[in-house]
Amino acid sequence: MTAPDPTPPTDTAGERPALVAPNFITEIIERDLQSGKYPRVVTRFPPDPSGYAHLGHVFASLLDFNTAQQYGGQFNLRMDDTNPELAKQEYVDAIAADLKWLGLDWGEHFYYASDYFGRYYEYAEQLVRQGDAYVDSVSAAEMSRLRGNATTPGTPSPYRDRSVEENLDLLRRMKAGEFPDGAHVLRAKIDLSSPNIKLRDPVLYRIVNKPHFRTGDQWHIYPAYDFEHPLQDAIEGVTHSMCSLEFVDNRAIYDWLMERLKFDPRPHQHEFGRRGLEYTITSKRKLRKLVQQGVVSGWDDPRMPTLRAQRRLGVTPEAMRAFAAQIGVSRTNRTVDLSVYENAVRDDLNHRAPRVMAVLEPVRLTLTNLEAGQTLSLPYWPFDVIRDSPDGLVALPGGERVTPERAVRDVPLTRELYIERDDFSADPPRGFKRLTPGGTVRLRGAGIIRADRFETDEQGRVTHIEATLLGEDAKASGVIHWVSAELALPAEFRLYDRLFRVPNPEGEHSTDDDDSAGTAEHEAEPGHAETAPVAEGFMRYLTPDSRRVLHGFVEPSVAADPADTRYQFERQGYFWRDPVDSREDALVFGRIITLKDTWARETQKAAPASAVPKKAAVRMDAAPQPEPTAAPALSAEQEAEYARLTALGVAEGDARTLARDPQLLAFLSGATTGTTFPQVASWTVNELAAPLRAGGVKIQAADLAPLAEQLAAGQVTTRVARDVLIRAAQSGEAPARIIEEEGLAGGLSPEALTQAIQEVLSGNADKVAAYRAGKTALLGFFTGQVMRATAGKADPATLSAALAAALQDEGGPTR
Ligand SMILES: NC(=O)CC[C@H](N)C(=O)O
Repeated sequence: MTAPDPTPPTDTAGERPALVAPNFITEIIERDLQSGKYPRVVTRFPPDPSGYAHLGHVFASLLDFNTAQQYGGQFNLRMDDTNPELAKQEYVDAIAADLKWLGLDWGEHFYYASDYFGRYYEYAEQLVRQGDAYVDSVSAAEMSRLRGNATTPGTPSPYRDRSVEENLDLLRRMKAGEFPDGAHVLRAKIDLSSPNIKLRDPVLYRIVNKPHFRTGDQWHIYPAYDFEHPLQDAIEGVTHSMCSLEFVDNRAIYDWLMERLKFDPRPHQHEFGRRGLEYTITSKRKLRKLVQQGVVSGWDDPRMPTLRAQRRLGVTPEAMRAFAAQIGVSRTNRTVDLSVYENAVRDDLNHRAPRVMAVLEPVRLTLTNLEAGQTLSLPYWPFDVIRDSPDGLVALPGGERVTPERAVRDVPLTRELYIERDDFSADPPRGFKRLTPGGTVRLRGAGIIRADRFETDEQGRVTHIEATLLGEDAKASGVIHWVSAELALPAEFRLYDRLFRVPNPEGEHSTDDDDSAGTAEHEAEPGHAETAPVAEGFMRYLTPDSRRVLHGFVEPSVAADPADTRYQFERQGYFWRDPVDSREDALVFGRIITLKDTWARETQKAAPASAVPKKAAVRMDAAPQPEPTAAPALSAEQEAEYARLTALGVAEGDARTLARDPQLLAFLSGATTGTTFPQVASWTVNELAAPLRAGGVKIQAADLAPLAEQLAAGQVTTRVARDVLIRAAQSGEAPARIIEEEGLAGGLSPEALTQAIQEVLSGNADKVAAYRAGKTALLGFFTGQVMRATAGKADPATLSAALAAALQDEGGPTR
């Protein structure tokens, strides 16, 4: 759909997919490999080509793919196209393209269930000859009645004892197309009184007189999932067939078939817990309803949970994979907080998206004392991204990595500007930090202005502001973004919100016809398509205005950038050009994601003051970390854990994450309780969660108390503490020892800082001159240099104050 993504700056390991954290399936695999049960691992991902791949498929497909990778095995992609009424080439192509985009690689191992229709049929005749299958001719309703229920055993159909000859004859005539749909079925003869109802003579073949998109009119009978799936696993040489929990009872049929047909070696089915995502539906039938009723513009509407849509929205495959890597594999179903997904998207974009300015709801502002226009050179990247860059370089739009001082763009400052309507208030509420009549504000990168006059229309709406650009000695508490009214580019901005306003829009029984990792039977089975009506309850939970369209302006620098550049529009969020609708002469930018979790803010605002958690631990991430959203209820056991943790001072969000995660809890259980506990808990949730899941943490929680103490006492900076923590976790060395051996403690003395600053400034006299002549964008460069000279030991706030003072020394920049 778009040009390839630039390599993410943080991805130093290249394109290698993240390995799967140890889980019960990898345990089984390791046992099987050790015992020599299989020479190598073969997995498969078998989507139905009856719709588009969606977020529910991400977890399952990466589990199959990464597991095969991890054990040097083979991964097959299989189109489970047994239902002629639903399967379509269009879906095959879309699913394959989207999974390839996600990073899956199946080499030449791309299969269709329909490739093996002939072989399945041979096996069906074999079962009939063995007396293991029979043709039944009762109606569907009668069959279901005869099957009994949990308390009543099944009753044999009057046709159960047909002779092998009669069965073979009927089966061949079913195949030849002699009967109408539903006249007969082929059933396995297993056990009508089994407590597992699936074993009560499951259907193997149905008559469906419909052409298939690949085999045309060749077939009049189509295999049921329970027949086709195990056989194809065996034919493809699959060893570990992973599927979600709702197939647990189908395993008995799987095993029965393997045994009756004597496959050796044979595949085994292993079920894992499904991973639903809050605020998201993945039932294809429900998604189709949204498309059909025009609630969304199509399968690729950026609000949809399909991969198409998320690609169009601007999410990268790296973000998608990072998200999947954070979700553990277990035997039970679980719903994942939407914030896990959203934060993966934000974390990925933070280092990928250069910062530029766009005004979404413009109001005109005149700088009355600006005679001639100027061109400012403003940095693309904020200080923290530069600081955290692994190679000291940062990206230009388009991906080229350059030194921070080269990562700048020209921004015209002219007499006529646009600012955001919301950034001016004629009647400001208390604490309003933006522009007010007679008040001052800093225009990002341009200087401080004072509003002198404003005009309104008849409705009292502000239409124009007149302002004066002040000298650098002026004071302002807020910073706002702006664009040149004369030179900015007009653009449409689309602001998306969650499609659903409740965490579980499908209600209690969401798994009934959901298909996030497997497919519910009525959709997958031929002859059963679309028969069940879609319960429309979920439509009640649609967010009103989940898409808002605004018309404003973006700074002109973007015109020169590749069309697939993702930006952070300062103070507005992450955006990129809508790949479908944006034109060079009619720009359309869609918001990929907000800067912060705005929903969490709303929930917090609504909470009484006493319920707002105090920050119990220092957050190490430079980017603001949202608190988790109004998350789904915890179980009673988790509630108790949550209460215990918060009583120990753990931040609410951390406690919630911990309460739900036995692995993190197990690690933290070794920590010393006391003042350092909240910090250790925060590290566990933030820095150590991923390595813990990957089994790569070599220290105990108890080893971390001294480090937390040093951090609390200001002896190390948060950055040093984090680095030491991560290194200690990898090597098993005590954090205190690393600090001592490398002289990282004691932070940085004021003298050492001054000296470092002086060295950087005298080594870059030309840039100092340029800065003082007004090229203030160089501040980021100097900051980065001093940070590097002090090995990151300088406290950012102290550094920035000291640096500003030093640069100011000979009369600050003039403007
Ligand atoms: N066993 C499974 O994983 C289920 C495969 C089936 N084709 C589905 O998409 O639901």
